[in-house]
Amino acid sequence: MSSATSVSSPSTKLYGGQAGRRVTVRDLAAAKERGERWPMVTAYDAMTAHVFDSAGIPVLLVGDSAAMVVYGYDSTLPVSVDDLLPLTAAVVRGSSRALVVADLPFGSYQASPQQALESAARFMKEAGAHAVKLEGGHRVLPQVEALVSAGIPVMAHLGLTPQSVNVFGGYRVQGRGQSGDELMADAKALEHAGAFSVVLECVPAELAKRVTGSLSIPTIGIGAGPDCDAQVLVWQDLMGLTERPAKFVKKYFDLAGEMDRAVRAFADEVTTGAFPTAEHSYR
Ligand SMILES: Nc1nc(=O)c2c([nH]1)NC[C@@H]1CN(c3ccc(C(=O)N[C@@H](CCC(=O)O)C(=O)O)cc3)CN21
Ligand SMILES: CC(C)C(=O)C(=O)O
Ligand SMILES: [Mg+2]
Repeated sequence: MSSATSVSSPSTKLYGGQAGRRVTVRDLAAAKERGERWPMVTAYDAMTAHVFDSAGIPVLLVGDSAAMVVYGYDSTLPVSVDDLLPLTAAVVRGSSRALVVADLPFGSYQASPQQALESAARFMKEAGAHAVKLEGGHRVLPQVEALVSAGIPVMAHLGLTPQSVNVFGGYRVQGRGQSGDELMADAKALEHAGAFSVVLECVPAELAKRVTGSLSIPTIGIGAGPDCDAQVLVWQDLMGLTERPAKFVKKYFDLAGEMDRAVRAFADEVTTGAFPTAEHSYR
């Protein structure tokens, strides 16, 4: 696409520039080499995936946050591979340019490298995902190595790993003080094991900056300050659908307010008889 036809797209090679092909993990590595930042958003269905894909978002994450924003649970722990597979398949069908990453849910990879391989293979074969993501550091290195050996790109996730909320005792900032050194060691070990990127969630900005400068793979921040290579947000948070978003969320739209206004207008027109008119009827 020429710059004349993509007026609203920033001039980066990751944004819709590669006519007709998906973004790959190699493109993301090259972006870091060029010092180019990129956005990632979550998606859980085909129509929102299509909007974000058309806008040039290079990576879509089918997060296990679906447990909370799609299924209504109060943590990410209850969802299974079977719950997330159809959402992942829908996001792949709704997109054509983005790399689609499937979040491996709680209990689908911790037991063994073999379990991780079986779960990841289902997301790739049954839903068409291009990569998987899992939470944790040294404890999941054997899983990361097994997946990478099998040809599956792995996105790692450190800091506030929500599947461990019961160990943390709530959704709290991680990596302050001494534990920052452990996080740095985990990040380096994940890179060495072959992860292609690492999400840093709710960690001090200074630590995220140090990790980003120490790794050759891209860091993707969420509540991790401005110096990561990429940033991710849950789409319902950035669009203003979430009721009590975390401090790291910037609200770019009032979707809850706009939907409230629209559905009330529809309800009023139905009760008054103003809708439908001949324009929306068949003769
Ligand atoms: N809608 C949504 N957005 C998310 O970003 C998200 C989910 N759901 N579900 C899975 C996890 C849970 N996440 C969360 C949830 C809450 C906080 C939160 O409220 N944090 C406190 C920080 C407290 C402290 O200072 O330690 C905050 O006030 O922001 C953070 C991450 C991130 N993930
Ligand atoms: C917030 C991102 C990183 C995530 O893991 C999810 O949406 O599940
Ligand atoms: Mg997740």
